[in-house]
Amino acid sequence: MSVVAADVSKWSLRNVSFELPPGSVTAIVGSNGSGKTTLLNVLAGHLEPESGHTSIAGRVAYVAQHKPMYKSFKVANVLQFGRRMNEVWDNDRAEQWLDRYRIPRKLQIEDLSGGQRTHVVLALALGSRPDVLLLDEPLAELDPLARRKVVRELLTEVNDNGMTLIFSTHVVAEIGGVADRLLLMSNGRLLVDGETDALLEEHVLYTGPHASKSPVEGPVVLAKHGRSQSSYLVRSGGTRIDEPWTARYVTLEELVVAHLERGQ
Ligand SMILES: Nc1ncnc2c1ncn2[C@@H]1O[C@H](COP(=O)(O)OP(=O)(O)OP(=O)(O)O)[C@@H](O)[C@H]1O
Repeated sequence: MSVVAADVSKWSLRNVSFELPPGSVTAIVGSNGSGKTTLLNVLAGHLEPESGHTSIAGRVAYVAQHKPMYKSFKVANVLQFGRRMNEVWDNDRAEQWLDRYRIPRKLQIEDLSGGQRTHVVLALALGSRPDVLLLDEPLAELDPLARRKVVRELLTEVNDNGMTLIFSTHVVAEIGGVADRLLLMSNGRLLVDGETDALLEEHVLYTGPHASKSPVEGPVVLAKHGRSQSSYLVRSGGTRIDEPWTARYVTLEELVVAHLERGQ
């Protein structure tokens, strides 16, 4: 069963097609201009796809990259706005989020720091009790401690309320232990779509003597050759190999970089 399904083209998005299960946490990763924001805007219904369709079951909340809010509003006004604009509104949930990060209600949005503004939009989004929460680079303006705390709190929302979370980032370190699914994009194309753990088990790096051919069967993601050594990153799933070749699993960062290098 999927809660989010998409098969869309728009500007530079080319036939991006995937389905996500309810309660999943998906990271959309890709280089600058790869289409992450466009995809989130299409999913949120802010942009019409040129072709294809999307479907999302339930209520959607979207926190856009630049966190648009009325600058002259006080924080308290933002919550009132949320109450008026949303059919379903959980004020306690929004207030709790603001309390947690000690956001003064009397300050105007323009007087808040970038990180404080992030907390206000997250409170607004969570107050609407979304089934699906879309976040475009949500952690960009937060300090490292706040990042960890926000990620932990968002995962609690996922676990406790069955919310489905989709967030974009180009910082791969933000995904480890957080995202159970990965959508990797380059130049508007979806290069990789899968469960993070399964992807890590499938990708094996073989290193050995200079060789013009991979030592194992399976699709080669990236081959590199030095003067006397070759390495092949293969989506094969096995680490058995004859000497002098060695095999090891790769990190998520290595996996992402290899696919991006290949997709250039
Ligand atoms: N209104 C538009 N008309 C035409 N092309 C657009 C429009 N908006 C964005 N694009 C193009 O779509 C591509 C993807 O942009 P998008 O903002 O989705 O990338 P991104 O992956 O979010 O990048 P970043 O990581 O830099 O935020 C870019 O090449 C961009 O120039």
